[in-house]
Amino acid sequence: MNVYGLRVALGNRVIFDDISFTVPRGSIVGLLGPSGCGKTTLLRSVVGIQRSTAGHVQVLGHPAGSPALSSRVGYVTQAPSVYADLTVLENLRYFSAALGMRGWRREDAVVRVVKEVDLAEYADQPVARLSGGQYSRVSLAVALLGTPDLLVMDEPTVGLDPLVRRELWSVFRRLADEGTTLLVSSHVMDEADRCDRLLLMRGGQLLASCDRGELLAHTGCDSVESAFMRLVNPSQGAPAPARPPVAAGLVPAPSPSSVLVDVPADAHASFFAQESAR
Ligand SMILES: Nc1ncnc2c1ncn2[C@@H]1O[C@H](COP(=O)(O)OP(=O)(O)OP(=O)(O)O)[C@@H](O)[C@H]1O
Repeated sequence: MNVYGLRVALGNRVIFDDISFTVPRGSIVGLLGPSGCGKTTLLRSVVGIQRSTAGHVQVLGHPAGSPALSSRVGYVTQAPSVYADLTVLENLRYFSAALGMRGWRREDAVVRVVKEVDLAEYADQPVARLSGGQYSRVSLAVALLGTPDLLVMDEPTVGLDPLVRRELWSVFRRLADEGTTLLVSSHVMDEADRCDRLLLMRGGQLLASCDRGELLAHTGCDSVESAFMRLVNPSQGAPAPARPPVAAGLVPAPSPSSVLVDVPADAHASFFAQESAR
């Protein structure tokens, strides 16, 4: 997946401008940043439901939102998207029918996703009676019905206790190991440790798009949280970067100097060529 030069304005307010990054297939990419920085707007752009004023988003070789992507991209929104008065199975049967599934194919999909999110023992429970973590897993199961290649999740662990968060992350890891690409937003920095790659955002600006290890090496910090603070305010607290961005194989964006983005300078020219090679 490639995003190049993306700009979104809502009303007369620019939410972000000139955002570029790449998401490799089969990885877990964490989109991290404080509340209000633009994470949901960016995820909506990737899913193809957010109008942009400039730039491109290519997903699995197609422009974001293309009909060809309808069953290949799953989206778990922040707000609950399942019916509380229906059981887990009833919800899954309803949403699989909405996806156009019929007969044995539909039942197969329902049974598969119930297993994938470990909800078999709650299958006949009304969703309203489930815990927060189980509720989140029902939303995840709905998004998995179409066997998506890319799963986009907006703060799927918000409000959950640490044990339940850990369980959900093990489901995410299993999906990635099976080849699904996951783009997961969070404002909890410690969730960064569970991701293969990170997109760090603040105030509509992409501060970093790189591996966790690259981020720590570049900033000379021992946690993503302190690395984030270092990028936000380079003159405070943390030691000087361990090595310059160029030595780390990273191309710094022009401003501010702390930005760490690995989109090549000729990304625009090679944008479609790169995507078609994926
Ligand atoms: N329809 C709108 N019109 C104008 N501004 C908006 C609109 N919707 C969202 N915003 C603003 O856009 C900014 C980014 O919002 P967004 O929901 O993308 O942030 P976020 O990082 O996902 O936040 P959170 O973590 O709280 O969900 C916020 O400052 C928000 O107030």
